[in-house]
Amino acid sequence: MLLVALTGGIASGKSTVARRLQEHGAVIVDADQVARQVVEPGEPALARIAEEFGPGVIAADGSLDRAALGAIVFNDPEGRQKLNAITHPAVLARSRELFAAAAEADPDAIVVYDIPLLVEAGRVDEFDLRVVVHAATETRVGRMVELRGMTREEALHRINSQATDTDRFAIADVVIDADGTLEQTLEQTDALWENLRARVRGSA
Ligand SMILES: CC(C)(COP(=O)(O)OP(=O)(O)OC[C@H]1O[C@@H](n2cnc3c(N)ncnc32)[C@H](O)[C@@H]1O)[C@@H](O)C(=O)NCCC(=O)NCCS
Ligand SMILES: Nc1ncnc2c1ncn2[C@@H]1O[C@H](COP(=O)(O)OP(=O)(O)OP(=O)(O)O)[C@@H](O)[C@H]1O
Repeated sequence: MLLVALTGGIASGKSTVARRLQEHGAVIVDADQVARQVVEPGEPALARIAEEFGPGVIAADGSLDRAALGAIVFNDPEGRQKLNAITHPAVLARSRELFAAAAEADPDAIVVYDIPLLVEAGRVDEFDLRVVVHAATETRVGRMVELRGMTREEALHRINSQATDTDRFAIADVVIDADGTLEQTLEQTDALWENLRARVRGSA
């Protein structure tokens, strides 16, 4: 198995790159999806979140009220740190199970871990390759406002809740520039796929 971390700030274009790699044959593990699974009703992380943030973050049906929790943590670094301390170990443990399952199903699998918070979660050494998807702050704000219905202020709060571009460049083996056209992003992604295939062949 080749284990590749794919990171980048919010709305940089990670999932667009991941989808293209999946079309080529990569197995995708999506940390945002895993993060949703580990806070489902009955999961220990949800009980700890309720303890830490109070009943206001739990909806009437017992599920996590994501908007309520988001309104707290994207405006409060201390609250965010507390949330990360609860969710990150659970996300990590579940993700490792998914990596192991992919390796068992196909020892030559190219597994791409789509993880926005790679730098923040401090797990950079675990991967064979680290790919950073980069787009300028203004581009990302524009995408969040136009495509996701956020206000400019909400978008900037999310961006400022994350590692900086400098932090991400410092751990990058490969950078994809996703500030241009979609086609340009996909061309770079296709070249990345050839690079990954060559690495798998090289180690065979
Ligand atoms: C705060 C929550 C409830 C907000 O939910 P919401 O549905 O609005 O957003 P969603 O989960 O779809 O995340 C969207 C994007 O927000 C950013 N983001 C999410 N959590 C965080 C965080 N703790 N710190 C900084 N950015 C974050 C990421 O770029 C992510 O792709 C939710 O994001 C959450 O539970 N976060 C903690 C788990 C986590 O760290 N997830 C990130 C993947 S490891
Ligand atoms: N050059 C480009 N490269 C990538 N995406 C682009 C580009 N131009 C426009 N887009 C659009 O920007 C959006 C990027 O969203 P995407 O879900 O890929 O980002 P993300 O980094 O995974 O976000 P999140 O951290 O919220 O999961 C998509 O709607 C995509 O179509």
